[in-house]
Amino acid sequence: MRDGSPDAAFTAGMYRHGGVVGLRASRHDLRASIQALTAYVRQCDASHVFTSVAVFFNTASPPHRDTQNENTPNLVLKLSSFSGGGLWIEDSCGSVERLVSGKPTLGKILNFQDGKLYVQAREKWHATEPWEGSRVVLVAYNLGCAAQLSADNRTDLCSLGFQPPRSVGDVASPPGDKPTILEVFSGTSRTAAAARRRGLEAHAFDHTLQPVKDVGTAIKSFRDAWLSMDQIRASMMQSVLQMVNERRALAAALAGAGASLLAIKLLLQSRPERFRQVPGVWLLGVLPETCYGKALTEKIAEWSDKYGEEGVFEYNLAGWRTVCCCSWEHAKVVLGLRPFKMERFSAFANVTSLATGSFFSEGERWKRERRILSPAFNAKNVESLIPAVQCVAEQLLQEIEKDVSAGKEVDLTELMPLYTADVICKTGLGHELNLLQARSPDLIDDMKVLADAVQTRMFAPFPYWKVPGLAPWIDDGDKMKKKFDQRAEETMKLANSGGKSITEKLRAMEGDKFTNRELLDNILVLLIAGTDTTSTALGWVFYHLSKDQALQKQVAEEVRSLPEGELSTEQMESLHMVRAVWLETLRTTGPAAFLCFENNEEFTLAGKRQPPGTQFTVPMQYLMMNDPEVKTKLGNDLRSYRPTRWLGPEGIIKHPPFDTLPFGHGPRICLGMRLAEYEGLLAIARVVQKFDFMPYEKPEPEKTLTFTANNPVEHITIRVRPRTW
Ligand code: HEM
Repeated sequence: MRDGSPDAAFTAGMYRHGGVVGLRASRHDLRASIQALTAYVRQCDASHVFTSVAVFFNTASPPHRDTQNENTPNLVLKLSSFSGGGLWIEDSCGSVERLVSGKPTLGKILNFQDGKLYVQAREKWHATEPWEGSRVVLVAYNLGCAAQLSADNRTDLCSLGFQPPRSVGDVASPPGDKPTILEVFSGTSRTAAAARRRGLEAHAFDHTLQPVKDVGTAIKSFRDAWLSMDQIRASMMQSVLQMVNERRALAAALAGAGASLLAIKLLLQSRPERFRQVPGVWLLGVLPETCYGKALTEKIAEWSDKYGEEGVFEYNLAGWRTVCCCSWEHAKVVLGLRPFKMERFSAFANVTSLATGSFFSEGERWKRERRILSPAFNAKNVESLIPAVQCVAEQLLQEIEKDVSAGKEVDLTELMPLYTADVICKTGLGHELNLLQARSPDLIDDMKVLADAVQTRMFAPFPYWKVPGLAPWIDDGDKMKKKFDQRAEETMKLANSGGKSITEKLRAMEGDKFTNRELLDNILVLLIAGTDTTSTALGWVFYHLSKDQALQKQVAEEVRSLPEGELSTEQMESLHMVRAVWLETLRTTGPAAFLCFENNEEFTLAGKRQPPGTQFTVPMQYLMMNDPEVKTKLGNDLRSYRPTRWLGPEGIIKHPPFDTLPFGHGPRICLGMRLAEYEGLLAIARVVQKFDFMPYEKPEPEKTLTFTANNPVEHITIRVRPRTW
């Protein structure tokens, strides 16, 4: 298949012509290429069952069904960059009509999410949607009758990397109860020997280290490979392979240290009572299926659907056994142990040199910080911050006005973080940085660098930042932390809020109060916790309002006669439609889709003993969109975006604790919740009062996970015009 050809395809693996089955001849000449394709499929979905792959270049398939297939879904993976190009699939509840054999048929559009989509190709009519750009896709599918292959062909199919149904091939079994130990660069292989003495399966590998030829290049290549958390999966494999192939002594030592630590960790883990497990690959578990970023929110939802019928299941993420409570029944047990018996995920301890302060603290230290900070966020004090927030909201309106006058689409993904960062600087530090006016993304970009460094250190296989001089090669965290401290000190000196800002109040406190260092650390936490979160939520609010014009009209009617000037919190509370939209957006695309914890005492969950040091995930978004208890309060259609579910005859029905679950639960619930709600509701009310968002006709933006969840991969940009009544 040549690049540029208008319509071409390449197929490999099993074929079936009527009752005749066999393997395609391409396996003889193109073995390595086929293995690369199948490896990519397994990397994207380790549990996908497939006997064949096809690569399509600019192929528009008319409506058809793949009747030769088994009853398992086809996985379609994007191999090139193009827009549109999803699949139409028949669905009697859908709203998109296509002609199937000349007959109008209802269906819906399946778009690529994180570069992939699944389709039930045997039962449902489906067809390619139009696209822009070069559309190259890889389809991994499962043909029926795979059991009819000869024994040799079955073995060959598996050795090419296909994953036929279980009974057909000798596919690697999913990890069982016993951990398997891999000791890489093992020297005298003591770890493996100790593991075997404990009755575990263990393998040791070693190779001779060559003298260091170019240490600088070695570190740099390691650093480059590490930098993007989005590519952690690829980076880990590449780094290890590169190290082994090129025999770079330092890099090899780093990988060896990491792998040995992982092995020791597995060895020392006490034996828990297990829940149903997500199948994963040897040692790394589900890591190849996801990267700690992009796909994790969706993966958790997918696994919850597939393995969570008991309301709890578990997965191994690179050596961390993680128990996911996908039902409120079990999630509330875990949340009920907070804050002292259930702490944040212990990997947070890796980042204390970059980020400390209330969000990252535990135990007595957290208790003291929360006690000092809490009064600054009580109802009275948030009321006193209203003039500052109003002032920033005015600036937001002016910036939108500028774009509208210039005939440009409004880029909400650009503007909203500038709005929320300006709010935190003005309310927190008492001085505005005017980021909105300057359209300056510097602070936001710096925060991303810091958040990246935090994530890199959290999941690093060994504490590289403790090795003198090594950290700056791998991340820019320390540099950024210094820059933030300097910026905060300078801004605080310029404070002109007349004592109303959070830092001025904290400084004026009597009795036990923060030292200057603690103050700086906690200000940084407010910036990190308060910027991306509220801005992500606001971006989705305006997306929904422009998607659903009738909803926007209802909101507009509600805010139409709002007076000029400051709006009190009671005035905001009376805006029921605005609040319903805010609650519904946080429920479906909130910035905190899940939280990770770790217990420090043994306890029993769903009748099973959980030893200390177990990781737990509470997927708030999944619970809010699926849980039976949530359904009894918010309706059965939890997967739809329907703000009116929050409305009753008297106004908003809160349905505690679900109205605040996107902010966490219990004593550690988000400290900035009141401020976030005020600035969020105010932005919605004022912007809709003044501007009309035109219908959004592009595909729904894909979502990723940075420090927060549901961040749109591509900016949400919308055409806006002044509102006329
Ligand atoms: C829509 C906006 C926001 C959402 C959805 C959100 C959500 C959350 C969540 C889920 C937590 C973790 C709770 C837990 O561990 O149980 C949290 C903690 C926190 N948030 Fe927010 N947040 C938002 C905005 C803000 C803002 C504007 C600020 C600051 C002004 C802020 C400051 C904090 C702090 C300091 C913590 C740590 C609390 C502690 O551990 O004691 N957040 N937030």
